[in-house]
Amino acid sequence: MKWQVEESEVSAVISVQGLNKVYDSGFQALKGVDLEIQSGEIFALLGPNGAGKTTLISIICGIVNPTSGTVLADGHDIIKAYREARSAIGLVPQELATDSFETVWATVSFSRGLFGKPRNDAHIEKVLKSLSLWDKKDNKIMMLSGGMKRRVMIAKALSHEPKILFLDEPTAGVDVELRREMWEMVRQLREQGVTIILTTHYIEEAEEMADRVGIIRKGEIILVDRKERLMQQLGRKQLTVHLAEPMQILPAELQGLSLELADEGYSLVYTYDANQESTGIAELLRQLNDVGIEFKDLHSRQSSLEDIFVDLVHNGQPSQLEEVAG
Ligand SMILES: Nc1ncnc2c1ncn2[C@@H]1O[C@H](COP(=O)(O)OP(=O)(O)OP(=O)(O)O)[C@@H](O)[C@H]1O
Repeated sequence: MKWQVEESEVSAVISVQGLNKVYDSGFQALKGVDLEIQSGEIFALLGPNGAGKTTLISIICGIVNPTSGTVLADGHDIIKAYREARSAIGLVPQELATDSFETVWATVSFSRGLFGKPRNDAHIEKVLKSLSLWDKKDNKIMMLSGGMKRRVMIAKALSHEPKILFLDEPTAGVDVELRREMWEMVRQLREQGVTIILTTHYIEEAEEMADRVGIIRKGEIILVDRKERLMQQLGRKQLTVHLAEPMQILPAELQGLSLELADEGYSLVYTYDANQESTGIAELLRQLNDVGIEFKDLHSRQSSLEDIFVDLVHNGQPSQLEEVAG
């Protein structure tokens, strides 16, 4: 039905299909990537170094040519309708341009002009204020702190009122305080209706911010899912049993269980699948009792996105993952 087609067109603000990239060196950096980014979401693209994150972003933003495949940004083909597609996108690249003698105001206004947009001082003022740069508007960029330079890069990317903002490693090498500040800024942008795609290898960043997570490995998207669902479906739980007396080795009776000694023998860590009907905890506690092991406390924790990511990237096979993600 037609209205359904239109609805999906409206909700996918970026649509990538069958995207391949072979660099001149012959290296294939992207292998048949399919990806849809929904309007208004924060999407985190996670992957180890060299996985193809920057290549993917650069193609969508028109900086690198694809070898084959199609990309629509805000409904515009990035090659056939380059200008329209590009003007829907703001890009904050990995590298900071730090050597500018220009003022903050001049740099950000100039960026807007590059997209052929008419001058709009009120918009530039709004952007600078929302990024807490207003009182620095007459300062030269080279005189600003690293954190402020990063904000200037974001202001430049927002100068032409894009619907979509790409942040390539937005918090690489920044301190914890500044990272939190950046996250807050990104959330505010989303509230203003901007769709945000960020690449990161800080899992914490994706865990904190993303609505959906895509995992890329060796040029292939191996998984895309809602963050909560991913954590729920692929997550395992760990139960830590704090022992009354330390233990040197596991008694023979307990060796068949997925148990590990930790904390210099003061803790037993039991790993289980939270989705299984039977977790095995009751059985574990019964066995501890039978063997005469006393414990002081029990404590359980859900595996983090980091545990899941490490598992997927280093051990996971796409076929298994599809099954799990099903
Ligand atoms: N111009 C190029 N010519 C040849 N190979 C390239 C070129 N640019 C990137 N590559 C290779 O393509 C692969 C993907 O690189 P890309 O920069 O997209 O990865 P990434 O996931 O962004 O990595 P990082 O997290 O380190 O930024 C890497 O193996 C890289 O060496």
